[in-house]
Amino acid sequence: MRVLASAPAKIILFGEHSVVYGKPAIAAAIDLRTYVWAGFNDRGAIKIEAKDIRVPGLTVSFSEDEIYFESDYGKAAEVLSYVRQAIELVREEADANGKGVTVSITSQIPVGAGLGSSAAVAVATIGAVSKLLGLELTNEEIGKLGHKVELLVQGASSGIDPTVSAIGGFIHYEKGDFEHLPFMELPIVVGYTGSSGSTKELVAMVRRTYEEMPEVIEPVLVAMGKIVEKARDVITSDLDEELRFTRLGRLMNLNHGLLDALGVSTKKLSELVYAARVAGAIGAKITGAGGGGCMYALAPENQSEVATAITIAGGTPMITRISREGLRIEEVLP
Ligand SMILES: Nc1ncnc2c1ncn2[C@@H]1O[C@H](COP(=O)(O)OP(=O)(O)O)[C@@H](O)[C@H]1O
Ligand SMILES: C[C@@](O)(CCOP(=O)(O)O)CC(=O)O
Ligand SMILES: [Mg+2]
Repeated sequence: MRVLASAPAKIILFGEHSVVYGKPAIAAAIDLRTYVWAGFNDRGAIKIEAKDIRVPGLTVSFSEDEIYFESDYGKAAEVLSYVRQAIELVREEADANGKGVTVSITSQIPVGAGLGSSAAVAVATIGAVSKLLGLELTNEEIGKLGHKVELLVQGASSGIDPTVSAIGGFIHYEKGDFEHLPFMELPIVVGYTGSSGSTKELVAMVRRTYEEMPEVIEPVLVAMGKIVEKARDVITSDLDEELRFTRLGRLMNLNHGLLDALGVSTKKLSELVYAARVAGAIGAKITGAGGGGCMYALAPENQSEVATAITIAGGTPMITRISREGLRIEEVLP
């Protein structure tokens, strides 16, 4: 038997980092996906084929569909840890610890770019392997297991990424609870700096700053939480669209300033943010952990001008759509 599952990337519209401290956040699944095939092997082993993962410093080569890591084993093991933990967790849940499982991954999501590639690969792996092992899990339960995987690998995780990747759509999230927000088409442009940041390291860096001066950082996190609640009020209000976007844009700019204050922006990220604003975006901010990766801009009137400005500033623009669908079982072969 073989199973193919897929799970989407996400953007965090408001509240990254502060969400790790129990504050609320708003996120949406987007139309880039990670695909995972799962099947059995008779060696009792976990075998992972990560066909197109591109991680700086990791050299890989291919032969007859198999992947070999040419750099040190430690680096390869670290890169594949989300997938390995996901498989181990499902094998435990299914009481199938010695069962040989092979997964093969292809992904459209840039890695370490703030678009939740770690959550998508964990959720798609859990989806495919749980189906293979005959476990009946809801997408919500799979999101919770994805959160466990992120906690095991990163040491800290709010769970928002695996939740939105598993259930899809547009959500408000707080301490493990989520609520779907009314679906709206968002005229956004994502700008990719081309460099990556490790969520594990950025979350740890913010934690160190917090521990060094909690009396300074706590109010910043509280303000971020308040921005999210204001944004939710605006999204669910009956204000006309123009006013809603104007208010959301202002809240995005505030949120970006506070993320910058936490130290998770980079020169390139800030350049893309300012380039987008100058080209007419009504709001622009980092999305995800930062340290490289992506920003997004809200540009109802001028998406293509903003995309051009991002290109001129040295980034790669992506015009994405919100994905209503989360985890999907694509195919089951006998
Ligand atoms: N296609 C993939 N195959 C295997 N592992 C992946 C894949 N995509 C992402 N990952 C894992 O997720 C890590 C990146 O996660 P993270 O630092 O949270 O950044 P982000 O989630 O923003 O992309 C990678 O280093 C790797 O361990
Ligand atoms: C920084 C954080 O808020 C989001 C991280 O997202 P990403 O891995 O950069 O896509 C961490 C978390 O919520 O667990
Ligand atoms: Mg991640």
